[in-house]
Amino acid sequence: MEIFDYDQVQLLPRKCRVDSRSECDTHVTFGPRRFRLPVVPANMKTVIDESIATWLAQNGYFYVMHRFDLDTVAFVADMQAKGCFASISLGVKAADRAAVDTLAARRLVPDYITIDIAHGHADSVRDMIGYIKDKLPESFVIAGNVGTPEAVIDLENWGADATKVGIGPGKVCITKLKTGFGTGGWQLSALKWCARVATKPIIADGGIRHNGDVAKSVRFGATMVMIGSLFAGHEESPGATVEVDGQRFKEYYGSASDFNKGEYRHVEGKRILEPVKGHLKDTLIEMEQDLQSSISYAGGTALAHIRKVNYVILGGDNAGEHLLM
Ligand SMILES: NC(=O)C1=CN([C@@H]2O[C@H](COP(=O)(O)OP(=O)(O)OC[C@H]3O[C@@H](n4cnc5c(N)ncnc54)[C@H](OP(=O)(O)O)[C@@H]3O)[C@@H](O)[C@H]2O)C=CC1
Ligand SMILES: Nc1nc2c(ncn2[C@@H]2O[C@H](COP(=O)(O)O)[C@@H](O)[C@H]2O)c(=O)[nH]1
Repeated sequence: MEIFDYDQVQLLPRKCRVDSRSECDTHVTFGPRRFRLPVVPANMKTVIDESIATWLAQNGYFYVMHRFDLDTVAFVADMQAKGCFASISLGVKAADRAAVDTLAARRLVPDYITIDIAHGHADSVRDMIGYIKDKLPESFVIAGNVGTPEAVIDLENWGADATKVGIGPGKVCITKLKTGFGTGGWQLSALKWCARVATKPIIADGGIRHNGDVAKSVRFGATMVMIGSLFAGHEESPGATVEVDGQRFKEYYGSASDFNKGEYRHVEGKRILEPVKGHLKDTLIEMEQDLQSSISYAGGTALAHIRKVNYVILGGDNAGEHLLM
């Protein structure tokens, strides 16, 4: 099996088919809706809040609200009252099942529900998928996180409509160091491995450091790409602002960090400072433009054309050219 990560892969261009990159379409259909980009800010407290969720929904982008210190039922009611789609996260505990009960009783049907726990290949996730499918059958259920083909197959068989792949590649993740497990350092090839068996969409989650990594994720099988650090550190980001030597930063911390948990127990995340980098809308526009360029280099006009390009792996034992014959 080939092992590689984002920085070891380069995609190979094909003859251009457009006169302008504006002809390249970055839209993606994910579940019941179509979005401007195959990119979603991570469901983390320092990345998204209700105001960002509303802006994303109103401007044609996918979002997943986080599930920490939040009244999820009120969030769904608020979003739907504003005419926006509702996309929430849940865990697998009694309180999460109670939220499903309340949503069902009040006929508040989220468009998307992401079951998001650290080790998503678990009976608790199987049971939660079943619980949601029973009480809120119209919701599109995303389940994770996982990092192997067996896990993707199980989650799909248990009823998940999409899976989220990535154990430990995140910028504020310390799972690899604390446990010795995960896809940190080889997330892109783990994605490729999982996508080979997937029959439903995959969200590639974590490890994106440059806009070009979005195209690489699509090439290796992602329908959607979840990003934390590149979206943290905007003027609108919910993390606290910290000034160091006259430069402004926003805090970005892991959902399994003591900063998020409020206690030092089973900590698998850390806190860092991201330099403040302007407004979220400008980052999204630049991502769209860069992805339009990626599509043009793929010799295509739509995201699907990126899936067909050849690639090279730079350096190391797996180095070589990979041609689609
Ligand atoms: N993508 C990634 O690499 C990782 C992401 N995270 C993120 O951190 C957040 C918190 O995650 P999490 O701690 O799972 O959420 P919760 O604290 O809600 O825990 C969910 C449930 O899963 C159990 N659990 C958690 N980890 C394991 C494990 N390794 N083995 C068996 N059971 C487990 C917990 O029990 P108990 O705590 O008693 O074990 C609890 O019952 C999530 O948003 C998650 O996505 C966290 C770590 C890695
Ligand atoms: N191992 C951990 N992973 C975490 C934690 N909090 C979030 N995450 C994951 O990271 C990605 C974002 O990655 P990035 O490279 O884009 O910054 C996020 O979507 C989660 O899957 C954590 O505490 N520990």
